[in-house]
Amino acid sequence: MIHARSDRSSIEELLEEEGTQVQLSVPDLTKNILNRNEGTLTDTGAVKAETGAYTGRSPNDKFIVKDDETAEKVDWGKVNQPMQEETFLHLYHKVIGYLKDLPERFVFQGYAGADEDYRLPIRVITEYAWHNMFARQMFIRPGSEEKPLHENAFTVLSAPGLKADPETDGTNSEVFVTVSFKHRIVLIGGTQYAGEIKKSIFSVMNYLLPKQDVLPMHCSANVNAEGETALFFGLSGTGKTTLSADPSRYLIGDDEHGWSDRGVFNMEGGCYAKTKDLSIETEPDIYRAIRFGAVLENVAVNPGTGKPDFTDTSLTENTRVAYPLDHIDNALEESKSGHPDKIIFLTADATGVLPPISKLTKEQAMYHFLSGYTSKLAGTERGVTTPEATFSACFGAPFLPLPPSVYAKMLGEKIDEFNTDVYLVNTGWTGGAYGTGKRMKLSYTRRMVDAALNGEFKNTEMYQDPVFGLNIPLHCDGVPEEVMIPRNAWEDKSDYDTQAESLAAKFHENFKKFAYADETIAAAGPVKR
Ligand SMILES: Nc1ncnc2c1ncn2[C@@H]1O[C@H](COP(=O)(O)OP(=O)(O)O)[C@@H](O)[C@H]1O
Ligand SMILES: C=C(OP(=O)(O)O)C(=O)O
Ligand SMILES: [Mn+2]
Repeated sequence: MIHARSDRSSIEELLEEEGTQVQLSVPDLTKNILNRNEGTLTDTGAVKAETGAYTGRSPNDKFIVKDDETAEKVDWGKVNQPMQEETFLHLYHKVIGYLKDLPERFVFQGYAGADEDYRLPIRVITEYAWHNMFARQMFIRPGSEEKPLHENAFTVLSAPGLKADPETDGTNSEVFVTVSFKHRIVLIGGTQYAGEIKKSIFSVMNYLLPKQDVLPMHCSANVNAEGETALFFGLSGTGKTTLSADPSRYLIGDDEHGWSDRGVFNMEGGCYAKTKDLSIETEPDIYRAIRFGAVLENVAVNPGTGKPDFTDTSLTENTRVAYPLDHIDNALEESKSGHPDKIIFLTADATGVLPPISKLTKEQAMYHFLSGYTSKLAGTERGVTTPEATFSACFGAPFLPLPPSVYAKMLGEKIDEFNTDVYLVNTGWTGGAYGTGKRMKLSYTRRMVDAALNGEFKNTEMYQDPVFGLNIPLHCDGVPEEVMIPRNAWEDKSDYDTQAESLAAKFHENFKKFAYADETIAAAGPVKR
């Protein structure tokens, strides 16, 4: 067996190989993308690339190497599939060989984690220049004077053109996304979906940060002028990116944060927004972020004019743009702030029965954090084409190597200590389930979130939902009253009752796996009958 030292040396060899381009600037990366025909320039100034067959994450192809370091810690199962170290090393050598044989390869060195005490040096070595631009814009770039630390960096090797053979390579398909904590390496092959690069480092952070007493979170974050911080947890498509880009608040980040005893910090240096139906009217900040330096992924572009068409989802529902935080006017430069005093759990309820906003008790907050009820929306994961009800613990199960209890315990302690208010917001369907109802209007959700963050519900009369036990404000300025109580928004009340009872039963069924949870937390779910 080859030990860590020689693995490192072959990465070093790769770096010294002719054709290795290190730390290219955005203009130089753009030139490479165009000259190498990896993508095109759009009329916005942003480049655009297509990923071919894989336009979302491949969760079934994700592995963690099971070794002395991870064996007892990782929550093994469908999300965290074990891989033997031998299999990993075999793949590793294949990837290194593949990248070495290419005429060129691209290297980005930077960080994950804006807080200097907790940041992880990372190095991303990519087959494609456009993936390097993605990494450069999404991770934290070293300052212009700063020589990036790459000693002991976690290295991502991205070789989409290398397809695995499950028979001989020990993978599930031609795609593999596999991490070894011992070797501090992520291998990506077979897929060009850029999201794998950022989400694999997020998984790494979710493993490493709790050891340093920092809670890693799948959430966006922003802060107002008074320094009051808000977090928005939610699975893909629930609105983290959209709702955190708010002209009246400073953006900290759109997807991944850590919460230490000093407060919250962004893990990233950029955002990765969905562009489906994007318009300047409904999402002005994101729209304006699409300019030179941004990377469009699988967005249809008119070949004559170079104009992106955000309504065209012929390549995928999961069309995306990546841009650095400074493309958002009111992004907070330091990327960190104090302890949050408001937390929003976002859920895209495809059954249309959860209230558009409700205030949670501490026990309900823990219950809903562990449950992580939402729908997988079309596109972000392979094979999902219509909303699929799912329970995703901590609103981020696909990215959590450790058992949910680890993260839940940390969140519970912090909510207690800082007396954080928690709201549950349904950005999904209303007036009926997916198919008959409609997606909640974004302008209503924005208004309700604003109201919650401004403390407008302090004296508002609340109605307790008889099925879910959730406390719903009866009034929110700017939102029609009939929207607030979901049952009132449904034409057929008995239909509503059936759906609500059926969802409540799913909550109970799912919660059985949290047998260890405190009785008061277990009792904070839907009313049992
Ligand atoms: N009521 C709503 N609240 C939030 N987003 C909504 C709503 N209705 C529609 N959307 C759309 O849903 C998508 C939410 O995606 P996004 O903000 O990227 O989620 P995430 O960052 O959590 O993956 C956006 O395309 C947004 O325009
Ligand atoms: C990029 C992703 O996350 P999100 O949709 O939350 O931005 C993803 O899940 O692949
Ligand atoms: Mn997002």
